[in-house]
Order: sequence, then structure tokens, then C-alpha cells
Amino acid sequence: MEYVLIAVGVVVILALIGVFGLVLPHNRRTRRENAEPAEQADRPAGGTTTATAPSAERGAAQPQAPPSAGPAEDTAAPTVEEPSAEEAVAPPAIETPEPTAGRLARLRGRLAKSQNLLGRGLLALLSSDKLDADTWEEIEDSLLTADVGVEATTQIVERLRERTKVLGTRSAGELRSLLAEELVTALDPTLDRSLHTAPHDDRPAVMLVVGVNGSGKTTTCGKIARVLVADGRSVLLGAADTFRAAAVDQLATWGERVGAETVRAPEGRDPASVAYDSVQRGIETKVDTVLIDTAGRLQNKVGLMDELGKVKRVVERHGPVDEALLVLDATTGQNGLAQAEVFTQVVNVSGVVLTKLDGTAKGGIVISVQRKLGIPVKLVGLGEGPDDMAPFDPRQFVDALLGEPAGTS
Ligand SMILES: Nc1nc2c(ncn2[C@@H]2O[C@H](COP(=O)(O)OP(=O)(O)OP(=O)(O)O)[C@@H](O)[C@H]2O)c(=O)[nH]1
Repeated sequence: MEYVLIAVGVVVILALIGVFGLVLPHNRRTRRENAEPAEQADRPAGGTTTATAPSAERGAAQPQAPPSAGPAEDTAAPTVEEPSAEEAVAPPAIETPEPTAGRLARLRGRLAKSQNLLGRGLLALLSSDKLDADTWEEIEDSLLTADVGVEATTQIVERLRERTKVLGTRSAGELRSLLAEELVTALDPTLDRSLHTAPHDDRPAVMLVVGVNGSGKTTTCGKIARVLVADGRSVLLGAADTFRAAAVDQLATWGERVGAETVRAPEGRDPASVAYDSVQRGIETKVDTVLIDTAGRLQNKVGLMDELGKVKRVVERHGPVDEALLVLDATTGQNGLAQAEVFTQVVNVSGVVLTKLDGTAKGGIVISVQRKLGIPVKLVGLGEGPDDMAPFDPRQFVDALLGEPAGTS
């Protein structure tokens, strides 16, 4: 009997070992098998995306992950972002933009970097005990470093030299006003800097916004819409930058914030037709101004310029473009200027918007842009905030650089 019980026990133990021996390895295998395709998926999928950033590779391997705001947005298969039920019903709060008058004075602190180099730096040099050759050289260097450009620098220095010689006493107040006068003259205060945004009898004014990508074009369109709304105009936005879905969404969001409609089309659609439809819609809804954001990819210059030319021609079937604004990034300095000239060959640029002046000490770029292109700077961008854009005024700008006029010393 004992032998029978022992035999039964052995059989039971062997049976249990058999069961776990099969089950446990199987579980381990299952996890590994599950893991393997995911690991493998990383490799080929990462290779097919255009972006090389790791985040883009992860995005491809994990389709359930939310779309990142990084380079993955540029891939050929955009994620359709359906608004949630809440977003769909919640009416967007309409904001009241700040009035434009006095914005440059209010935002003067944003010019801190240029104030140091062009303002305080030059004033300190001019106030030196001896205005000898070395000091004049330093003054010249400061102007060149601030991107004023060779021609304008030579002119400013020559005139300052002459006038300080004629002027016997050199008080701080006198030097400040001398420098201010020369800088204002270099900025040509006689240029027409008004924005042509008044509607015609039968159609809205049309404004085209052009420039290389990353210069701040879409942001600028949004800020200009706010400037126009603040000045009492009704606005419609045309999202003709159909290369980047995110740019279209970005523009629509700017529009919603000030109650402006945005005409948009699926990614990749002909920008000229979006631009045409925008003006058509503007005529139907009787808005004052239609503001059209365009694409600025420079990888293929000929293609881009052909496209821009087409946008302009097609829009002009409704009537002439009233304002073509070229957006330039102030931080790119003289390089940006070379790119800018290409745009002026295709579009009759009527004004420049100089963005990111808050991020550079090279505020003198305003002078060289105007000289080189022969086009007035009409607006300046002074930050990322929605109302961080100001109409450009040479005197206010120079006052902001030099600080309040000093009392006589
Ligand atoms: N500091 C600062 N940043 C700015 C200013 N204007 C725009 N930007 C920033 O510049 C970046 C690029 O702006 P976008 O408006 O997307 O540029 P874009 O030219 O439309 O670029 P694409 O749509 O790729 O063609 C954003 O981060 C903006 O917030 C400015 O005046 N100052």
C-alpha cells in the first residue's frame, strides 16, 4: 500500500512539474514574442520617416501615442486632429487687442540688447574725454556690429565728427540729440509707413504676407490681424501656407482669438486657389481686409517663387494687392537680407516686418534693410506675445534706443 501511495505522489509531482514546465516558458515566450515585433517596428518605421529626430522614430513605432509637436508633424501621413466634443461646442473667447498707439514706447524694454550696444554704448563713447581717432573707430565698430551697414555707418560717423567739431561744448544732452538726429535721418522718417488696409467700394483690401519659413510669418499674420482689429478693421485670414498643416491650425487659432474667420484647405492644396477663395469669401462677407499667409520654403527657390507669383496673379483677378509685406527675422542679419531680395523680385513688396528685434543687439538692421531693399520697415516684432508687435516709427525707435532725452548737464 505504501508503495502505491509513493507511486501516486511521484506521478502527481511529475505531472505538476510538467504543467509548470510547459506553462512558465510559454508565458515567457509570449512576452518576448509580443515584445519583438515592437522592437522590430522601431527599426523599419524609423527609417521611413523623413525626420531623423528620435521623437519622430518613436512616434512611428507607437501609433497610439499622441502626435508630437516636433518634426513628426512634417511626415506625409498627418494625424487628423478632431476637436473634442468640449472644444467643438465651447465658443472661443474673443479678445480685445491692445491699441497700437504707443506700443513701441510700451515695448521699449524689449530692445534691451540693442539699447546697450547702439544706445548706451554709443553715448558713452561720444562722451569720452577725448574724441580721438581711436574713439571714432570704436564708434564705427559699434555701428557695424549693430548691423547698421557700411554705407550708413560711414555717413553717420562723418556727420557726427563734423558736428561735434563745430560744437564747442559737448554736454550729454547735446550729444544725445546729435546722435538721435543722425540715427533718425539714417532711418528716413519721410518714408510712408502706413498700412494700406482700407477696403475698396466693392471688395476688401488685400494684404499678402511673404517671407522664408521660420521668420515668424504665421505669427506675424496673427499679430497683424490683432493690430487691424485693434484699429477697428474687420479681418479675414487666408491660410495659403498649405505645406504645413500646423501652420494652418496656428493661423486659425490666431483668427479665433479676435473673431476673424480663416479660409483653409486640406494640406497640399494649391495655395493660389486658397488665396483666391479667401478674397472671394472676403468679398461675400464684406470684411475690410483679407490677410493671406503664404508658404516660405526655400529648398526649391524656383518652385517657391513660381508659386508665389501664381498666388499674386490669381489673387489679382479680384483686383490689385494693396499691401505685400515681407517678414524678415532680425536675428539673421545680413544673411536674411540676401534671401529677402529674392522675394522682392516676384512680389512688389510694399513694406517690411522685422521680427525678433527683442532677440538681438543688432537693431541697426532696420537701417540696412531699408537702404538695401529701398522698402520701409512698417512693423517690428518685439516678442512672442500676441500684442508684441508695433508700428515702426523712427523717432520713437531712436528714443527707445537712447533712453529719455537727458537734461542739460
Ligand atoms: N522673440 C520673438 N519671437 C518671435 C517673434 N515673431 C515670431 N516669433 C517666433 O518665431 C517662431 C516662428 O514663427 P512662425 O510664425 O511659426 O514662423 P513662420 O515663418 O510662419 O514659419 P513656417 O510656418 O514654418 O513657414 C515662433 O516660435 C514665434 O513665436 C518676435 O517678434 N520675437
